[in-house]
Order: sequence, then structure tokens, then C-alpha cells
Amino acid sequence: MTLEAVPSPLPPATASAITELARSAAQSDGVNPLSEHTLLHLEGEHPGDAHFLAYAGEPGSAELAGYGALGPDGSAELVVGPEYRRHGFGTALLRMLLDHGGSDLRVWAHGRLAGSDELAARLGLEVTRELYFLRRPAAPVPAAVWPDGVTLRTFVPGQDDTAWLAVNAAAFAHHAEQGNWTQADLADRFEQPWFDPAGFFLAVTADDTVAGFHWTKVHEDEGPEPFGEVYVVGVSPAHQGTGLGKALTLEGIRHLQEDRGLSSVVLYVDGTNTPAHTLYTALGFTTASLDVQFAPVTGVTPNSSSNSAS
Ligand SMILES: CC(=O)SCCNC(=O)CCNC(=O)[C@H](O)C(C)(C)COP(=O)(O)OP(=O)(O)OC[C@H]1O[C@@H](n2cnc3c(N)ncnc32)[C@H](O)[C@@H]1OP(=O)(O)O
Ligand SMILES: N[C@@H](CS)C(=O)N[C@H]1[C@@H](O[C@@H]2[C@H](O)[C@H](O)[C@@H](O)[C@H](O)[C@H]2O)O[C@H](CO)[C@@H](O)[C@@H]1O
Repeated sequence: MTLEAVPSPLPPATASAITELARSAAQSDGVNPLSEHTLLHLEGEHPGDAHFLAYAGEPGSAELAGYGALGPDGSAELVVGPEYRRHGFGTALLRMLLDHGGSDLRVWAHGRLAGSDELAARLGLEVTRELYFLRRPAAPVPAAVWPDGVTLRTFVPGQDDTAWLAVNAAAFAHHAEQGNWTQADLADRFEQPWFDPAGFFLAVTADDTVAGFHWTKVHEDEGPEPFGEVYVVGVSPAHQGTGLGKALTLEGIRHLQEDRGLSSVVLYVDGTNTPAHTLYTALGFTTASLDVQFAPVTGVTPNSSSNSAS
């Protein structure tokens, strides 16, 4: 086993090898091991990002067996190729993430697959966050009932960026990632093949102030058939509790189901997000799977080399 820490930007060949590793794991596990953010950050320079590579065999003829990603905020992901599992690659990569991330480490286990809890416990980590993946099969979409004083339009790239970032930051002021999005995060997504302004809805007041939004996304090739996503719904605090979130959510579902002809719609929602969870459950979404994030047990100084591990 050879371990390597690589700063951003990654060599293109390494980024391609990581992408293939993630594809192989997703095919085997039925769950994507790396999030959109990590995949986007495989390309280009992202200061503060760190990449950890585990190779099987000797340098030169080695094959990429596993990969770990660590962001400047401590968020992390790791994946071991299906054919390399139960050989210690996961333990070695998690140790590297722990050594570099310290007490800020927050490592995802998408789908909470077999072994993730055991591996985490072995290195002194516990679940600190639950992210639910919900699905709504195609069904009649109730008509949206819009609060007085708002009208609906779609996002115009380059015109609405600043206003959207401000409402997104206000709506997600208490969210670990979403509230911190910047113009760079927007620009990254403008370049994605799935980006479609026709599916990015804004609710605006008479003076065109953004009161809320529903940004939808279509996943073309991540399953047996394309599916839609309630990518992110946000309502400015001043307009929350007025029915706007429900109306925006319904409009996006209608768009995905009727305009895009998709047979199911999914979404992610934090387990602590009662308002959103209540809304989506009322609209027919049910839990399909669970992602969890592990962090060092509070009050214990993480030191991966001292944790008992085989
Ligand atoms: C897939 C995702 O994007 S998940 C992330 C969702 N967005 C966020 O969490 C950002 C911060 N929160 C918000 O922007 C808003 O609170 C939203 C989007 C969750 C809800 O928008 P609002 O406009 O406040 O919701 P709206 O007034 O339409 O209420 C619709 C339903 O949501 C649920 N709901 C809304 N607020 C609450 C609350 N505080 N507690 C419990 N349920 C609530 C209820 O079922 C409500 O229906 P009801 O009023 O008939 O009981
Ligand atoms: N509803 C949104 C905004 S609050 C949400 O919870 N997003 C999560 C989610 O993002 C998804 C993830 O990046 C998938 O890889 C991608 O295919 C989806 O399109 C994204 O919605 O999970 C992330 C962790 O994996 C999390 O950081 C986001 O906040």
C-alpha cells in the first residue's frame, strides 16, 4: 500500500482515475460515494482542498485503490474500490483524513453502507449529522397557491446571481454548507450539463426583490432512468410561513414531472430540518436512504495513530 497526499489542483490523469474509482464503487454499491461538490472540485484549483490517494502495489505499476477528499472546513469523503475492500485501505485513508482534519473532520458515509459505522467507531468517530434522501414517484401535483404580492419568473444567469446569493445565504444561515455558497459555487454549476435556467424558479415581489426560489436539477445518467431533484428550495426569512415554500416546491415538481417528463423526483434534507421535512412529507415524499456524517467523539482529542485498529 502506498499513500499520497496531493494539494489542489489535481493532475488531470489523477482526477480521471478518482472519477473512475467512484463510478466503479457506485455501480457496486448502488450509492454515489462522492458528492457533487467533491466531484466538481476534482478539477481546477480550490485552495485549502486536500486529496489523499491510496495505491495497491508498488509505485509505477500501482493501481488507485482508494481516495479521500478533505475540504478547508473539515468536510470529507472517502471511497475504496470494490475489489480492494477489507485490506485496510479505508482505515489508512480515514487515519490520514483524521490526521489532517483533526477535530474539525466531518466525513460522509453516503447510504451508511455496511462497514462505515464499524470503521468510524474504530477511529473514535460518531454520527453527528443525518441527511435524508427522499423520493416522490410521479403523482398528480396539487395547484400551487401563491401568497399575495409575489410573482414567478425564472433565474437569469449574470443578472440574478447577487440577489440569489443573498437570499440563499439568509435562508440557509444555519446550514453547514448551503448558506456559504459564493459566486464561484454558482459559476461551477452554470457550467454543468444539467444546469437549466428554465428549471430555476424565483418568486419576486413587485419591485423584483427575490422572496424565495426553487432550483431544480435533472439527473440524466445516475440510474435506470433520468430523475428530477428538488435541488434547493429557499424562502427569505421575511416570507417564511406564508405558503411560499409550498408553492415553490409544487411548481418545481410540476416542472420536473410535466415539462421534463420525469417519473420521479428526489431531494436531500437534513434530519434536523423539521420545517422542510414536514413540507416534503406532506407533498408525498418518503425516505429512500440516509447519508450520515461522522466526527471525532466530542471531548476526545483525535489521534488516529493511538486509536486501536488492526
Ligand atoms: C430540498 C431542500 O432544499 S431542503 C432545504 C429547504 N430549505 C431550507 O431549509 C431553507 C430555510 N427554510 C426555508 O426557506 C423555509 O422554512 C422552507 C422552504 C423550509 C418552508 O418555506 P415556507 O414558505 O416557510 O413554508 P410554507 O409557509 O409554504 O409552509 C408549507 C408547509 O411547510 C411546513 N412548515 C413550514 N414551516 C414550518 C415550521 N416552522 N414547522 C413545521 N412545519 C413547517 C408545513 O407543513 C407547512 O404547511 P402548513 O403551513 O399548511 O402547515
Ligand atoms: N437540499 C439541499 C440543499 S439544503 C441539500 O441538502 N444538499 C445536500 C446534498 O447535496 C446533494 C449531493 O451533493 C449530491 O451528490 C448531488 O447529486 C445532489 O444534486 C445534491 O443535492 O448532499 C450533500 C452531501 O453529499 C450536502 O453537502 C448538501 O448540502
